[in-house]
Amino acid sequence: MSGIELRNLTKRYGALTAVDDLSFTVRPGAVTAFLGPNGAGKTTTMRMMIGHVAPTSGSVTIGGRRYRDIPRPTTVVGAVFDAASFHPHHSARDHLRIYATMGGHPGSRVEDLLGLLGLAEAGGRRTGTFSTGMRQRLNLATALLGDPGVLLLDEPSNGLDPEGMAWLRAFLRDLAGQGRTVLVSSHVLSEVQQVADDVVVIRQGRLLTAGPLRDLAGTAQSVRVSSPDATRLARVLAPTAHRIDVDGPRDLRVHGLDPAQIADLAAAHELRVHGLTTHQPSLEELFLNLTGERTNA
Ligand SMILES: Nc1ncnc2c1ncn2[C@@H]1O[C@H](COP(=O)(O)OP(=O)(O)OP(=O)(O)O)[C@@H](O)[C@H]1O
Repeated sequence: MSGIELRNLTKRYGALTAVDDLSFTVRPGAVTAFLGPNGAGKTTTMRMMIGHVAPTSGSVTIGGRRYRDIPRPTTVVGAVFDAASFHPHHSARDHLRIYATMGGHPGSRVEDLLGLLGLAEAGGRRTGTFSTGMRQRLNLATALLGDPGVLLLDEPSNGLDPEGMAWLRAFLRDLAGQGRTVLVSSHVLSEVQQVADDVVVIRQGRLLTAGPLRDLAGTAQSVRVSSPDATRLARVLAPTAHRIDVDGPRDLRVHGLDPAQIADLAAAHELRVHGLTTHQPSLEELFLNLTGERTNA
């Protein structure tokens, strides 16, 4: 199965840099959450993956090939974007048949996918009468017509109720379990944290972090230190800590050292410590901090 590779991918619209020198890979057999606040550049990046938007510079390849060099692209990549529209007078079945013909996919896929996506009964109904959840399922069915190994979903949970979200998560897990590459964008971590193996976080078009979700959680730990000698202690800890935030005249937050290291350094310099507490932020806090949506967690 194919992965996705971005190398120094950049997109400028006049003075605005929507995607700024992005490099990361998305691996097969996993669900990767593509995260960032509104306007971070997620949609633009995903549209570059499927040739809808031309990069200003850099490249993005799928299984080592640019989208335009893939002979029958719908057999390799399926994409679901929010704005997908259906002809309101066509039935779901008509819609899928048209797309199957255009992509050169066997007609039998249509019934298979209607069944797989829970649309068998609604297959004959006009799409104009569909709920948001049904439209999302039909979008997914369309993307899967060519049985692609790579699936891109842009904010697929928009408009889904909790039941629809749970169904979608299970469906995505299944696709990744079959070895497919699944990239799903969202501006809310909590929507995808239950399903994601890996995360890629961007802001203002730039990469903030990429890697396994559990690593992201692990690196975020900090220790709150309460000390009447806080200022001097901060000086002592500074050379070995990753970062020290001053929370108050007697309170520090230390990143990159564990409580024992802090206590030992304090003792070695005869500085008093009245409290040491490990703080493990929730993933949501972490994400909001990373993306700059909130600064005091
Ligand atoms: N065709 C375009 N012309 C000019 N600017 C654009 C165009 N497309 C996107 N942009 C700008 O590029 C930036 C990134 O937009 P993009 O839609 O990729 O972000 P996003 O992360 O998908 O956001 P959202 O979650 O709101 O969809 C935004 O500032 C947007 O206004």
